[in-house]
This record gives sequence, C-alpha cells and structure tokens, in this order.
Amino acid sequence: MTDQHPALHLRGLAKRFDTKVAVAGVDLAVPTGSFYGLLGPNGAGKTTTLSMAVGLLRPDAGEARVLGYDVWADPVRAKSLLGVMPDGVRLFDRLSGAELLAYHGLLRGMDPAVVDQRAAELLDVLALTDAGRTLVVDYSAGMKKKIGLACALLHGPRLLVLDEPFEAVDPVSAALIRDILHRYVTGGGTVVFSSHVMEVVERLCSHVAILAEGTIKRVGTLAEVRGERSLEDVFVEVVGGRTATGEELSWLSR
Ligand SMILES: Nc1ncnc2c1ncn2[C@@H]1O[C@H](COP(=O)(O)OP(=O)(O)OP(=O)(O)O)[C@@H](O)[C@H]1O
Repeated sequence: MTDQHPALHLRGLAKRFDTKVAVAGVDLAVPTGSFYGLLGPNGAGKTTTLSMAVGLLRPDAGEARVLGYDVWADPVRAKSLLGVMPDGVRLFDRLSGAELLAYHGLLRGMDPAVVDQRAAELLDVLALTDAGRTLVVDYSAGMKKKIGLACALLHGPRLLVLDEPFEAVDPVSAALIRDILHRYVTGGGTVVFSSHVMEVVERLCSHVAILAEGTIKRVGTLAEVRGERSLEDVFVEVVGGRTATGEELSWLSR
C-alpha cells in the first residue's frame, strides 16, 4: 500500500471558522523522500492545513492520506507512520522531558526497554540530557521545540510533519535540528514543515509550496518555484503586501 503513494497526499482540504475561510481547498502531493517546505505569511492557513493533514482538526471537506492511508478513515495505521510536532506547545508540561518521552512511547504501545533506550539517545542528540529531569513547563521555548521533535521521532515514523520547527530556536539548536532532519531524510524519511523563514527553506528543502489566503499559490521543486530569482522575491510577489511610501510614521523622525 505505502511505497507507490505520496508520503502525504492532500485533496481539496478546506476549513472555515464561522465566516472566515482559513483553508479554501488545498491539494498537495508530497513525494516520499522529499524535504517539503510550506511557506506562507501570518494567517495564510499553514497551521490549519497541517492540523487537518495529520488528523488533529477535522476538515469541512477534502481528504488527507499518509502513505496511502486516510488519516480520518484509518487513523491508527496512518498515525503509526506519522510523527507530528504541532504549533504552540500542546505538551503535557508537568512531566519531565524523559517522562514525556516515556509517556509518548507507551501510548504508542512501544516496548518500554526500546522507549528507554531511544529516549536516552534522543535527549543526548538534542542536548537535553541535563534537562531530562526538569519539568517541560520550565523549559525555554527552544527546548520545548526540541522535546516536541524528540516525541515526534520516538516511534521511528516514515513521515514527519512539523509546524514552525525553527521558531524561537537559537542558531545552535537550529543547526542541530537541521542536521537531524537532514539525516532523517537521507535515511529515507520525508519531512513537511511550515515556516516563514526563506533562508531555512532555501537551504533545506527539495520542494516548496507557497500558501496565501488559504490556497496554494506556487508549488513544485525548489528550483521550479524559485526559477532564476531568490525565494524571497518570489514569495513577496506571490503574497503581495503593502509597499511603504516613506510618509508613514513621520512623527517618529526627529
Ligand atoms: N480556531 C480558530 N478559530 C477562528 N479562526 C481561526 C482559528 N484558527 C485559525 N483561524 C483563522 O484562520 C486563518 C488561518 O490561520 P492559521 O493559523 O492556519 O494561519 P498560519 O498560516 O499558520 O499563520 P501563522 O504563520 O501566523 O501561524 C487566520 O485568519 C486565523 O485567524
């Protein structure tokens, strides 16, 4: 079932909150082995799209499949192949990092000995060993991202979906996360992540989709989307936005 399918396949995903259309019919096929960046300005619908894609938010219309398995019709199989780091911190933060990992592993029905061994390895690789006994509520924002990534990786998923993994992360930790994700893709995994940071997407991604106002505006390999220009130029052109006249906020000048 799995290998002939895209790692993630979204068809016609749509979501409205009251009168606000957050996502207006997103189609996306993420090839296995790709490093896929979902770019978009604030409020574009990235979190809503990814939440629907991984089974955290029920769409009004459309479907999401992980390696061929429908996340809503066949959630157990789809979620066994999927590791997710949601936006914000939806972690049980009154646990220590080590306890949180143990909780995630046991919830997934993993062998406790395997959970212990992988948790120790992940805490070590993510430079969180010293924080293993600290409660997650007392972690910094960057440490919370890293423990969130560890939880997503623990069961050895085939697809990782990460919402803003580099937000609030210092350069050293960002390099560490980049390295881990790069190794994960080299080892046959697929990563989809959302970001506003062009430089990160340009450096890491094989494929890019630009989302604005709830729809995909550009999609393809990085080379196809960028063409001869920088990704930032393409992004600004696609997303539009206000151009300063120089007259604004004149009261700030002395
Ligand atoms: N639970 C909700 N209730 C009402 N409106 C919502 C809800 N979640 C999202 N929205 C709205 O849907 C739109 C898309 O939001 P979303 O969080 O998906 O965007 P985003 O691209 O992830 O933005 P950001 O980069 O700022 O995180 C926004 O206008 C937002 O205000």
